[in-house]
Amino acid sequence: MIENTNRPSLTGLAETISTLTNSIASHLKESNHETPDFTTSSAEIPSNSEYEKLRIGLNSVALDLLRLVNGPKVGLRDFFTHHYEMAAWQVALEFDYFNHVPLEGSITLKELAQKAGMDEGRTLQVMRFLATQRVFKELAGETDEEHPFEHTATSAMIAREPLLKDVFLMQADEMFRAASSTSDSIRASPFKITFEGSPFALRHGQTAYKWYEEHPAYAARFSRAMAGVTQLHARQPSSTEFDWESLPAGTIVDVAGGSGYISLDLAKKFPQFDFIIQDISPIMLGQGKKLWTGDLESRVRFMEYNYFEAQPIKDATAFFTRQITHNLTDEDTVRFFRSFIPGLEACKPGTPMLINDSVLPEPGEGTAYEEHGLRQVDLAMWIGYNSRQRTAREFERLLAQADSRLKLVKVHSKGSMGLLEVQLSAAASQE
Ligand SMILES: C[S@@+](CC[C@H](N)C(=O)[O-])C[C@H]1O[C@@H](n2cnc3c(N)ncnc32)[C@H](O)[C@@H]1O
Repeated sequence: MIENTNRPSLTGLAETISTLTNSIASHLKESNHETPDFTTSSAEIPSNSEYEKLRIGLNSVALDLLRLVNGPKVGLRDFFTHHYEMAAWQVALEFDYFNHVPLEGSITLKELAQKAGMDEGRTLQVMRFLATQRVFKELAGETDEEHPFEHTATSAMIAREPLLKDVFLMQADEMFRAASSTSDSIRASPFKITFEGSPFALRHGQTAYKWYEEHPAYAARFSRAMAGVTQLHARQPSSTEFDWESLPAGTIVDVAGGSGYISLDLAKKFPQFDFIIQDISPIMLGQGKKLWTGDLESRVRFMEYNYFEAQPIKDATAFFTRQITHNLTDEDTVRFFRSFIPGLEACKPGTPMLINDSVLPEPGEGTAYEEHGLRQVDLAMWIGYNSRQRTAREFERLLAQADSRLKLVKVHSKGSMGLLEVQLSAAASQE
């Protein structure tokens, strides 16, 4: 049990760290899983709930121990250089260092700088900084100028999984720039929260969606980044946390599904379903057409649709929407939920509307480490869209505001990819 106290003892924390580390080592051994290391051939960490629980526990305690040992001055001095660190990452990703360094062997500084199309001095600054995070490793050179570098587990992962580069560069590029306008956006509108007034809109001169529409290369990267994010999660909750087999065969409508890559995963697992991918962006839908090929092509329809308008599909087996509400202000979330009503009214009673989005814990429900991770995304939603993440109770309130017949019938899971099941009840409640 991890105690949440303001006066933990250093040795108590160290003992918990030791116990949890031993449990992790036993878990790896019992499941025949190799112990991770920093080399390019390192095993990935296991993706199962037991390991996840131990990992989260260890992080909570180990971070607290370091906070106490470092003290606030050292801790904050370190923290307030993070934007410079992000700048180093921006360069490494933008200039493609991860793919220029070969997965086998090494590359000299000169070759790397040449391939990146920039000077050796700044390339070395970036590489040496990243090496302190165990991202790339500098080897002993034959001359003082050679500076050979090789991959580590982290840098090799980015080279091997191209979508991850898109995930990280989107953060280090347009979102990093947007984040620097946060206080300015409050000064511009201290009390009224609108999508148009987000830090992103202020920094880039347009709301995120308009900006992506006008910058197709960035829109394509955004779409790939959304697909890449799923590779960072140990679980694929949309397919495992809801009993899809319980639904009758038919059509799943993925509202604002982007390229429809989540539905694609479902389509491969559940041949009884066809899919309609709705999205306002022809670019996102266009990306999807490249993904749904072969046998899958006949099971999908791509539809341009604005989710503030009445849902046109009247014979769905289920409506599904993922990573949308956390992009919307409260007011727009209510409008979004209301748009489902004509669809739900026309479909068979009990047709589920599945909201696959972050569902925050109630205060004190999880560890500070877990909540920190969720709150990081909460801030990202603010910066990008002037939006926020919500608890199940907050979702319930907005559903009721949209239509008193919209009932949250089950919280299938909470956390970064929570899953809420909503149905339209037969009559408005008398409460
Ligand atoms: C964060 S992405 C989520 C995409 C996908 N559901 C996922 O989980 O990755 C938001 C999507 O909403 C789409 N979108 C934005 N405004 C919309 C609107 N008014 N109507 C329909 N789709 C919209 C965007 O084009 C984008 O594909």
